[in-house]
Amino acid sequence: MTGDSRKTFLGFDFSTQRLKAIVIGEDFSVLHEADVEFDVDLPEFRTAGGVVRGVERGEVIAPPLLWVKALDMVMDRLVVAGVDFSTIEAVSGAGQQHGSVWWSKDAETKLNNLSPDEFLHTQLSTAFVTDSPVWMDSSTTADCKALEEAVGPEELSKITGSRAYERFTGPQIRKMFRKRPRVYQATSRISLVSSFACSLLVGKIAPIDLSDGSGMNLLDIRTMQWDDKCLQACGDESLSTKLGTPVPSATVVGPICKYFVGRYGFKPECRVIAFTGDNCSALAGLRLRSGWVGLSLGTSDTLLLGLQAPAAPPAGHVLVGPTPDAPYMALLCFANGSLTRQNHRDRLAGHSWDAFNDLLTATVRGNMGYMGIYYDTAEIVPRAPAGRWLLDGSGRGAERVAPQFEARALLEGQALARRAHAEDMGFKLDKSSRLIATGGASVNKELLQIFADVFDTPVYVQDQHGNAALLGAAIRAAEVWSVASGTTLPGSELNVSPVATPYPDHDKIYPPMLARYRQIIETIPKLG
Ligand SMILES: Nc1ncnc2c1ncn2[C@@H]1O[C@H](COP(=O)(O)OP(=O)(O)O)[C@@H](O)[C@H]1O
Ligand SMILES: O=C(CO)[C@@H](O)[C@H](O)COP(=O)(O)O
Repeated sequence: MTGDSRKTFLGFDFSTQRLKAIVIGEDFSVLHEADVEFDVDLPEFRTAGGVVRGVERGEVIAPPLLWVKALDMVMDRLVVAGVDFSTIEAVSGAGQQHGSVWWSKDAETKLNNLSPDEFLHTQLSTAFVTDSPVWMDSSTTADCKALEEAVGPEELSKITGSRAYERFTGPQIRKMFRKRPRVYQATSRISLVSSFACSLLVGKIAPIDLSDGSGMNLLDIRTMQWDDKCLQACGDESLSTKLGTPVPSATVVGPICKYFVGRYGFKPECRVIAFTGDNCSALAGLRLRSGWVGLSLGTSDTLLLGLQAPAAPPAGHVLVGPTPDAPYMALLCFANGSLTRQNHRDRLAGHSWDAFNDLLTATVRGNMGYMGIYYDTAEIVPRAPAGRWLLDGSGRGAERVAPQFEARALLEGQALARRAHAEDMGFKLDKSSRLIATGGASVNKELLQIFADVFDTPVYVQDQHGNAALLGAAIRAAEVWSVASGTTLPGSELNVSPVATPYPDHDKIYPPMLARYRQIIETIPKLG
């Protein structure tokens, strides 16, 4: 169908467990979708939940070739779905935040010369110097301490929008510099997962965008430049060259590279827009209004809020925003989200969410006093090692508890944690507030009901798509292309619908449990 006058836009989401792709029309309607689940579709990389646990305690990595191979695979699935790539005007994408990709010295040449006749992964098999540390990695506590000592904890938060966090790219780079200097020296450029993915599309090393770049503990979120003190604390004088110059998220990085033109039939002038972090992209896709809070239920559970000005939070993060209407954003991330729920679903109810939800409905709200904290992986907020704590109504450790009480203890405990730490970070919730849920677990109404009750706030989901990071990637492609090309697109309103409202008695049940959560959390071991 070459010569077709339709204009379409392609978005990708390189998230933790899978690569997703979506094609939308000028009115933002969804035309095609495809995805690749890393554990299932690419078993040769031996990932579990999209990642590999390293030998060192807390180390979590992913092989970048997994993501490269997944891109070829998802493109082939789009072909099968009937996508006409010649109608695509622009492409953008999202990536799991903080993860770093370490390019070899000849990577840029390889990217510049990708042949459409061979798979990407065969041509890029030697383009990476090491596996990629990802956001679940908690092995850099010593580097976080050193960075805070060098810059000052409050000053670091003022400059970069965050105190030092284990998964942030700056401390991860510092660890590489310190422990594997040969890898550091052999690296020509360091990308984030988002800018690495963008590089594959443009056939050159793409710049880091300012929004995802704020998740590194290296960027001054006011001047929008790398901060020299932070760079010095994490690497040597070559670090700023390795990182390149960061760009606004609404940047056209270049035309799509010859590989995609020759292999899939893209037009050579199809533009590639800077990729950004998945949560930044979700914020762009959710179009949060004043008082609305985004609740991303992907592998991690993440709370998101648009801000008009920067801030220096004592906990959580402030990032440069992904779109002009959200110049800054607040983010609070909990590592134990969907994968932890899924592990315990498997243990308590087999492999079915329906069976797990039957357990939830077999118990009452408040769970007869049973409360649980389940960290299958080291938690980010609060910073704590993996562990599990289940208490009965009198505060005693409970063992051999019926599965239905455990199921509710897990979910109520998670929702209480989200609320307590959101309050601590200054997220204001009042009668006009709404939680807008997105991501894999946002299809689960029983789970969203618990969030509605614990937050005393109705929960909505977006009508257009259940994955705002993915939709946001395609919409950003469309909107940036529209400005760059001077073409007006019809676009469309993005609507949300209510799925759960708090029960009238929620305020008798959950405020006392919130106070109990705060007491329990003081007693558990912390990292560092
Ligand atoms: N019905 C459901 N109830 C709860 N969680 C679900 C349900 N369906 C899928 N999920 C969860 O969604 C997660 C994947 O969400 P997704 O947003 O795709 O993650 P990511 O973007 O981090 O790869 C899975 O870990 C799965 O446990
Ligand atoms: O570390 C963070 C945010 O700071 C995570 O939210 C990652 O960005 C992974 O996202 P998901 O795959 O869970 O959506």
